[in-house]
Amino acid sequence: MALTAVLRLPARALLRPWALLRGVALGRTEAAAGIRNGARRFGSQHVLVEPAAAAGVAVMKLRNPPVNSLSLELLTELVISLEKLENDKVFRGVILTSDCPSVFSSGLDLRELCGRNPARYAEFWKAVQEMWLRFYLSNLVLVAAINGACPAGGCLLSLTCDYRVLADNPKYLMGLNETLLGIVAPFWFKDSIMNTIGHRATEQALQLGSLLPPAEALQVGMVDQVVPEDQLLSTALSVMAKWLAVPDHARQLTKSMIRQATADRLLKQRDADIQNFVSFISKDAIQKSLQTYLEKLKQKKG
Ligand SMILES: CCCCCCCCCCCCC/C=C/C(=O)SCCNC(=O)CCNC(=O)[C@H](O)C(C)(C)COP(=O)(O)OP(=O)(O)OC[C@H]1O[C@@H](n2cnc3c(N)ncnc32)[C@H](O)[C@@H]1OP(=O)(O)O
Repeated sequence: MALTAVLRLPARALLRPWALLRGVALGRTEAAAGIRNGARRFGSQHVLVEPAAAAGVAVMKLRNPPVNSLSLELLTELVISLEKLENDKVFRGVILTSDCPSVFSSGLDLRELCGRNPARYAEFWKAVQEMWLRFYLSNLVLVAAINGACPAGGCLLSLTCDYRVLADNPKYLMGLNETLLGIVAPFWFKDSIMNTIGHRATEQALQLGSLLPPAEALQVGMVDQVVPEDQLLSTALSVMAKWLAVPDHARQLTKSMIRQATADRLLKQRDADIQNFVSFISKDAIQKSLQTYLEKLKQKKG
């Protein structure tokens, strides 16, 4: 089934994504392995979800090699996977991490931002909004175990989580670097980081497009903990245990009380935000900037 067909499915189908994932994206081998092991494990092409050793906790791994760029497909699968976990009473918390070596996520897929038509830009941006809204407002406890570079949209995804643990590696830079690409982070990207690191630090980080190494990311509050790489998952599990010790209903209502107003700012103007994006990204000067950036990335190796 094509992705566009998945997106056109009625809401009730999306509320039962087990079937959807089985039918659409679950690899046969993985499905067989899941049944054979009796484990509540599922996967789609770009997202692998497996139960953690701790009860009630799932590990969600992004796997869109080489760098987990957030394509329309990956964004859609992330939302479906989260919704599936939310609808499964067994799970109370999710550890979000990467299956790609040394990159958590390289951010929005630049190929989605270049050379496409307005309808496709609109569809893509709606999926970016949806990912942010669903993850930001999730009832589950979300802990990001950041095991690689985390620029731009990758950083945004981690900022939707309740807690961020970053592996201590100088190559694992993190931040919203949009200005360095000649583009502007939308207001809800800005809100996400400002709610996390505060007003003054955001003024600097966002205007400069800073990509911070672990010690600086910790100092500014972009992450909550930096740990040796081999302790990343165990730390994320310890953090999760602490959060899950709190009664769900009280924690969920508190989370919603803190986050809903930020989400509402986007919810009230989703269509206008899509139109802004489409008109901004379609400008010749912006397209030129992005093409140049993408070329530089490709030439970096040579
Ligand atoms: C008045 C105000 C109006 C405001 C209106 C606002 C409207 C909205 C405006 C638009 C907002 C857009 C917001 C955008 C958010 C984003 O997320 S943009 C993406 C930004 N991402 C980056 O800058 C990261 C780029 N990548 C890297 O820095 C590195 O790749 C890495 C992640 C550090 C990994 O390095 P390394 O392991 O060395 O891998 P590479 O060799 O660099 O890459 C491997 C291949 O992957 C390709 N690639 C990398 N990143 C991306 C990507 N994001 N998208 C697509 N492809 C990517 C890279 O080119 C390599 O390709 P090949 O050479 O073909 O192998």
